[in-house]
Amino acid sequence: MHIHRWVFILSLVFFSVMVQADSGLAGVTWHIEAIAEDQPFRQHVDDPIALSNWQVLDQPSHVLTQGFSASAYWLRLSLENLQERPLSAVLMIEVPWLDYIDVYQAGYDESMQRLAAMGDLRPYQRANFAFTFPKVEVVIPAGQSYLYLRVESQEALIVPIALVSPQQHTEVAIYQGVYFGLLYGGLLIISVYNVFLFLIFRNRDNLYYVLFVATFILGSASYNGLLYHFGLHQYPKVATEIHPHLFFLYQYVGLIFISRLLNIKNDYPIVYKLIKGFAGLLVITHIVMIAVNSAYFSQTVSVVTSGFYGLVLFSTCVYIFGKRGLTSVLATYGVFSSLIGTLITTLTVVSVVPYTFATFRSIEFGFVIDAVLLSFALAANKKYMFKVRERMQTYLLQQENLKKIELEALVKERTENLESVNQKLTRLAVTDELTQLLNRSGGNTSLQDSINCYYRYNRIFSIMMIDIDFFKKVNDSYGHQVGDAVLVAVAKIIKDSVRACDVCCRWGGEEFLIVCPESDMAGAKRVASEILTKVRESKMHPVETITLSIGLAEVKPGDDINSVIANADSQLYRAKTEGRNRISSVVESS
Ligand SMILES: Nc1nc2c(ncn2[C@@H]2O[C@H](COP(=O)(O)OP(=O)(O)OP(=O)(O)O)[C@@H](O)[C@H]2O)c(=O)[nH]1
Repeated sequence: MHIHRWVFILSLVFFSVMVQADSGLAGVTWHIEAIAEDQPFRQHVDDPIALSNWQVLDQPSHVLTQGFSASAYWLRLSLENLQERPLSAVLMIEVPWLDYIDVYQAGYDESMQRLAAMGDLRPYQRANFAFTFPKVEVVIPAGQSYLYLRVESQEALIVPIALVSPQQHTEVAIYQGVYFGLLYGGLLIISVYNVFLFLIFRNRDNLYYVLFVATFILGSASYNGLLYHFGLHQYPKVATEIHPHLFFLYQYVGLIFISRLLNIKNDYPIVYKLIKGFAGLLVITHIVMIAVNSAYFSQTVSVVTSGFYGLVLFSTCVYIFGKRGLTSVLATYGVFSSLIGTLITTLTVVSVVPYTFATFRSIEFGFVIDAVLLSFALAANKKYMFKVRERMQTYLLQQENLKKIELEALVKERTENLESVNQKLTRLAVTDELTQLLNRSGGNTSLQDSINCYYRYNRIFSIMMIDIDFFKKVNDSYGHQVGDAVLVAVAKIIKDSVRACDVCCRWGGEEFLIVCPESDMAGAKRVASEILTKVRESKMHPVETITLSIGLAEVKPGDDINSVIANADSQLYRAKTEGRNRISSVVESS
């Protein structure tokens, strides 16, 4: 993967700088031979030789590591100049934070000559810094000689010593420049890039990223003595005491940034609660640290919390690993590298891991890798969010389509229902409720159709007007219910007697109108007579006999709906007046 390749190349550059920086002084062998503990705050001890507690080291070394210590320490450097002439050299202490460093050279007569009084709690002019490291020029006599160093610091008492030629010293300065240039330059470029991204996309995560990197740069600049060098050299105490606060600031911002990046608040509420709980603990620890106001306590606490901070972030990332696509994967790798870096540096500072340029600078390597990976994670997050939004949109669109289809089905169903109701209503509007024959309005429509067909296609038709005789008596004698039953029975006989194409309607009361298409008077008469007989012979208990009077009419030219009915009506009247129970038509009557 591209990211890994770049991280690897970057690490190689750092590593080569490191190897160059550690090369020694040709012709001189030297080591820390012995150490002696001393009381702190005694700035004028001139005679280390008089100290009784010298402790000769089993393992000759170039680094003294005592962790956090309230004591001051003396170091005896044994030097052997194999050349026959004195050599000019530069002695460097490769950490910038030691408070007081006094360097003495022992003469042949055991007299002590003080070469330097350095350290970052000394006034800046006297601190004797060169490119962030305290240094002193030394002339190393031929043969065996001794240098004595007295070091004291509220920060980690780690004293990596380098003895180089003046020319090598210049090279170290260049390497150091390259190292810091790469470190801060790289981080600055990523930050500026993210500021641009913020300006374009307005995603505040980019700003939090910049803040995150900025707090690291600030912490690291303070840790590397750059703050003291370039900003706070008038205030050495502030420059020294600000480290732990910057450590805390870096942790606060880191927690916020990672929470936002992985959307922990919304997606993992329980993890968010835990992170909030840890942040609360951090704040309390920070307040306690300020209240205790002890440099040793502050240094220890800030280092310990940064370890926990790394663990909390790392376990969070492991929990979310893979759940947010590439973002969570990159974040996990990034946080892991930072955690490992911090761990190695912390262990180096507290003297568990041997001091080398690499172990000492691990925190910076780790963070650079972290920063690069997190920057990629941000980009991946943008892509991830875009994908999520796209998926959401597709889902919503599908839902919308589904709803549309459902709605269409519903509308179809409702329309069909409505149509069937309408049909029912239409049928009801033209149907007689009691007999289920057409009602008068339906009969009128049918009759009008027949008139139209007659004039258009010359299709003749006849009509019968049927009336039940003495129906009032039925009602009066047996009640309306029986009357209704008689009406229904008569209607049924009529319906059963006529052709399917004949139209039967209840014209009103006990009167029925039958339209017989394609039938002349004779045809109609046959049907009428069948109805007449059937009704008369039917048993309509409790009514003895029911008879009908029927008037017939056949359409003739010039007729309209009213005249045809009037003709049938007058024949019905005639049938009634002639004695009922008969059929009457224009031509003849029976
Ligand atoms: N049971 C019942 N009776 C009805 C209905 N519609 C009309 N009638 C009755 O039918 C009777 C019609 O009486 P009239 O007009 O005197 O006719 P009629 O008794 O048949 O005498 P003629 O027609 O002269 O033979 C009235 O008593 C109405 O109340 C109905 O839907 N049900």
